[in-house]
Amino acid sequence: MEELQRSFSPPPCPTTVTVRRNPPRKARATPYTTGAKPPSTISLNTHHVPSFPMDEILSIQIPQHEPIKPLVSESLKIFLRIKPLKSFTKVTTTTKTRPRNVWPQNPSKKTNAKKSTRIEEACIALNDAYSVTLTPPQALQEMKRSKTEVYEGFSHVFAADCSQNDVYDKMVKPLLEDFMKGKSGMLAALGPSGSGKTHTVFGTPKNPGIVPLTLRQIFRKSDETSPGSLRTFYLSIFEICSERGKGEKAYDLLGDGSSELYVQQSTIRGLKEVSIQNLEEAESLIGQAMLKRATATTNSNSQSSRSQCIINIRAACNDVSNETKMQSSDAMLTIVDLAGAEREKRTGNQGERLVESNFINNTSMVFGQCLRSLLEYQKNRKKGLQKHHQNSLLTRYLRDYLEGKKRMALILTVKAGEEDYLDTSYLLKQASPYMKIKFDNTEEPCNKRQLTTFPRVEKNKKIKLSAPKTSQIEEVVAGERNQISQEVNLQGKNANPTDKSSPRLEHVAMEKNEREHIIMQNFAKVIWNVLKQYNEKLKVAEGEICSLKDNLRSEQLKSLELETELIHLKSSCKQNLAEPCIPETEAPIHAKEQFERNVDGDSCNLIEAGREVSVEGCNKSSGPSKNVEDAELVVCHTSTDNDLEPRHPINPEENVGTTQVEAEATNFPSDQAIQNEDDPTPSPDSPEHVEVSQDCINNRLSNIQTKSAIFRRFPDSEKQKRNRRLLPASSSSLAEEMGDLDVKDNQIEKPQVKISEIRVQEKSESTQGPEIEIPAREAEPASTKKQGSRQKPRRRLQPASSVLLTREINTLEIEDDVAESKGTRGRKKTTASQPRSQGSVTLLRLLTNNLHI
Ligand SMILES: Nc1ncnc2c1ncn2[C@@H]1O[C@H](COP(=O)(O)OP(=O)(O)OP(=O)(O)O)[C@@H](O)[C@H]1O
Repeated sequence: MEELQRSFSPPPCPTTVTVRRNPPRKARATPYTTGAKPPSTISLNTHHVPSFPMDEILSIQIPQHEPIKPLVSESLKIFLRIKPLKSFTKVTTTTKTRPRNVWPQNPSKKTNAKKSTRIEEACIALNDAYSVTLTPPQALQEMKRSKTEVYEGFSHVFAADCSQNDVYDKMVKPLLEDFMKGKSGMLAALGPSGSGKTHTVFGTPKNPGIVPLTLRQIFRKSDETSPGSLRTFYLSIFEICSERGKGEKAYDLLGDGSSELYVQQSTIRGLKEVSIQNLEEAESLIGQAMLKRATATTNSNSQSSRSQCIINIRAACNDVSNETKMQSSDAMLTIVDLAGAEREKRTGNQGERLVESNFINNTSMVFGQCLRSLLEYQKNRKKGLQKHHQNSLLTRYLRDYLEGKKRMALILTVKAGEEDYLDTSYLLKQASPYMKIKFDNTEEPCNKRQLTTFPRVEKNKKIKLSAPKTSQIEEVVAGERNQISQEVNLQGKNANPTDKSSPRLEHVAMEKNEREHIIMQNFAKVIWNVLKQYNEKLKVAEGEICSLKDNLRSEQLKSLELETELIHLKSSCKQNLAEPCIPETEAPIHAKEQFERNVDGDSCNLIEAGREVSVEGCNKSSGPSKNVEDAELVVCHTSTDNDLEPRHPINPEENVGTTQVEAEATNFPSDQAIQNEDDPTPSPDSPEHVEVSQDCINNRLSNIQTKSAIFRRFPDSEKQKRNRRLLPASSSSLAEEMGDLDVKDNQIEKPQVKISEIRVQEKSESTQGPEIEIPAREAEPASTKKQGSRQKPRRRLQPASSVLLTREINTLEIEDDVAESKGTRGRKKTTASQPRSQGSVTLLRLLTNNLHI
């Protein structure tokens, strides 16, 4: 035992205790870094955690998407075209000296004129297809103001003798191929005035420029592709010029009538887009636009362009049934012919031309600023791209290109003469750095922004894809498939369908894939949105279900409570009904009902009804009781069988009230209470008192039937004994309340009835006072009572005035009796509360004696 105790006893306390404050903290090594084993507690629980389903995840078949194409960064393509030098015809004349006496000869033979053609000295020399050397004029070299410079890195330099077709092949063709694949692109011509921009872009009927050649190529290609032509092309041409130097305005060069366009930020609205079916249509439209374009004669150019001209060729699918598809396949080729920068000294512009010149120079400057800022941005992206494009309508319109988002190419046109050195030098210095501008060639075919900013033909309203019909999407997909199969079949005529190496077939397959991918993507987005909506609805429904469940629970609880209450009531009723019942005690209810029926009747009827109630309700009760018990006890207003008239005036309210009081008073009298009947001062703690004060209060107003049923509990003999009821104070107050309640219920009664109510109240107040002896004259002899118990009680009607008078007298008598019998016993409240004058008392007595009531 001792050993056992020793083993459980704590170790002895050490003599010194060291408390270490702020123990040194060490970084806890993570289990991953240390490779330490996890604690054994964790390892014990791990068998509950399912293992990570790595195999399942790996076994999931991920749909094979098209491999993401690597980003191809391309440099901005800049081409240089040198305008042929001017050829001068020099006329030299040789004059011979003749003797004065010589007859004048033929004037034509007088002078020997010699015509010689002189070629202007060139400042620019072509090194190779990609570089040029710019040599300043002799005068400038001598002044050492400038030196020879080499500009290289061009995508191609077109010599002066190159043809328009060369330009098209080298510069436009690659762009057009991309355009036909659905990629947008832009081409702009830059250069000083008279350098050949318009010549390059539009050309002449003999030497068509880029636009006509492109259109030719387009229609030739579309003819080759299919007779049904897969795409439709639209042409729109507009120009931007200044309005007297105040602002920029856009004019539709293909529009009818008023061709001014509404410009809003980068959007140009109202631009007419003409569908072009063939080359002839296209060429005629181009000719129409050229005629409308603003031109003027300057020193530099006899037909100088005074505006920036923009030509848009849009390709759209022919079998487009909805906007979704159109967006995915539209492409825009934009060709811009800028007005050439002008030097005032050279052009000699004045007035309106000078204003135009300023606008042109300004636009050229902004254009250059945009490209420079793009270059700087690409060098250092932290700087951010400056918003120079906002300074000009043209640059706003071409924003996507000038921000490097879409492919574009520039062609610089220069004049090669010595006198054009400064202009050429300025342009080359400015534009050669642009060659370093890069752009990612990953542009999706024609995004939304492009569609909103670019002109378009009036189309159907956009179809919302928030709730699409599956059938529509299926139609689209089916249409796509048909189109592609048709295309493939057509290609199959020229190429072997099994030969997958055919570039055209590859292209078609790629297009098919792309379209299907986009369609499925949109479809998936739509389904996702629908699912989201359903999910939200489901959540709302769940919330409603929860609230309904709660309500149901609370209702069930309430019903349970009600059921228990009902059971309780039933049990109490059973207890009460177990005792003998008196059928005649239905009288109170009957009286009440009758009273209510007669509320609208005259007062006499009411009084009669009340008396009837009194008689019927109490005909079984015992004879009159005249014993004075206690001042606090209330006298029950019961009448004997022989009472032909009430012992005191009765009005319906009083009657009902007293009957109710009686009913309640007889509600729960226990045997003990009956036994203690002789005891005038019942203990407030007695069971009767408790029962009456609690149950009566709880049930006093609930059901009058219950009261009447309880009233039946007592046989006639008992009731006769109980003609004077001893009630505790609570019961008497309850009786008052009942009386009040009845008064309230019958507030619509006539004034006469109200007066009687007041009387009843006064009466009830008086009954609360000391014990009152019922007047002797109301009491009938016992023999009469017995006789009357067998006879049917007679009803006697009295006028209301007499009733009131009688009551007054009764009151007086009661008061007098009380005063006589009790003397100064105290506790009397009636006399104290309602003192009467000596005169009134005498008057009442006289009346009593004379009237013999
Ligand atoms: N490569 C070229 N071959 C032959 N003629 C040319 C060539 N380039 C320009 N020209 C001629 O030079 C003249 C001026 O050309 P163009 O109008 O195209 O210049 P521009 O740059 O458009 O001038 P502006 O900016 O003032 O409109 C025209 O008559 C045109 O025929």
